[in-house]
Amino acid sequence: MSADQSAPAVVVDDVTRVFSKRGRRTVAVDAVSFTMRAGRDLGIVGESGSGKSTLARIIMGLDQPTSGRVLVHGEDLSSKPRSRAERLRRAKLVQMVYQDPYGSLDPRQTVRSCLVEVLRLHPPRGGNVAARASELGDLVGLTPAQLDRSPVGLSGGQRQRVAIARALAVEPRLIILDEAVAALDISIQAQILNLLAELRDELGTAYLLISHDLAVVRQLTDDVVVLHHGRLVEQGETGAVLDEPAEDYTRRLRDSIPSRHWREPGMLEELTRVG
Ligand SMILES: Nc1ncnc2c1ncn2[C@@H]1O[C@H](COP(=O)(O)OP(=O)(O)OP(=O)(O)O)[C@@H](O)[C@H]1O
Repeated sequence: MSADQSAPAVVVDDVTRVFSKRGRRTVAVDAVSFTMRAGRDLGIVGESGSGKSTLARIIMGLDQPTSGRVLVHGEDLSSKPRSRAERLRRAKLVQMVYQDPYGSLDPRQTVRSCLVEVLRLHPPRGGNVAARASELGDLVGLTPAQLDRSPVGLSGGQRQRVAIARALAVEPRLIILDEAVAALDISIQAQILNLLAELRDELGTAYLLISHDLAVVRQLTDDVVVLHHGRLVEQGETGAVLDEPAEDYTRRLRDSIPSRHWREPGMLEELTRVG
């Protein structure tokens, strides 16, 4: 089945994920349903253990729901891809950027060769892999010298730029950002958030942002889904949900934002300048 251009970006339909370990049963995601509309960025928020990462892994096709199903651009990714071609095609639907890209970056490889490897699997338009690798570096603000280093020689923020460039190399329709800026200093967080917003405007890639930080979610998303103990407790437009939460849980979550000052207009720009 090919991706349906008019389908919503993501449909999560009555998804439950139960983990059973040594007689202990955890319902990580509990009958969750929502739709991420095409052309809108979505945040999934909730405190630690609310099921955000489990849901992200299910949407990515890295984990299977116990019941229910997920469609990404009209495709069910829960079954194993049957061929290399299918795996490559699915990669173009959705990519993921994690909190700490360290584990997923090979320290024996330069950043450039990592990008070239991805581009060989997903040839860019025009076919010039080397030129596109340089272009991607440029796009995410890495210098040519940084591209020729191992990720070990880069800072946390620079490594996150590499992870973003690698995801973009595939030209996916959707990027899942799982706490992608959480480990970074606040000024570097601001730079990466600004970069993500710029790239979205330039390339049209949609983001599904997993975060416990509502200020980050406010910055980057149009709509939000609030999870509590694996259940969906509230959803709607991000601004409306955060300004006028219908649920006490969302209000408590909002009021515990550590970086409250980010809400003030101009604060991000100021942080970026300082950083
Ligand atoms: N592989 C697993 N085996 C057993 N339990 C798991 C597994 N993965 C997650 N869980 C449990 O499922 C629940 C939801 O975890 P999940 O990581 O999805 O939450 P989260 O909202 O992403 O949390 P955090 O913000 O801390 O990453 C937790 O109680 C967690 O302990």
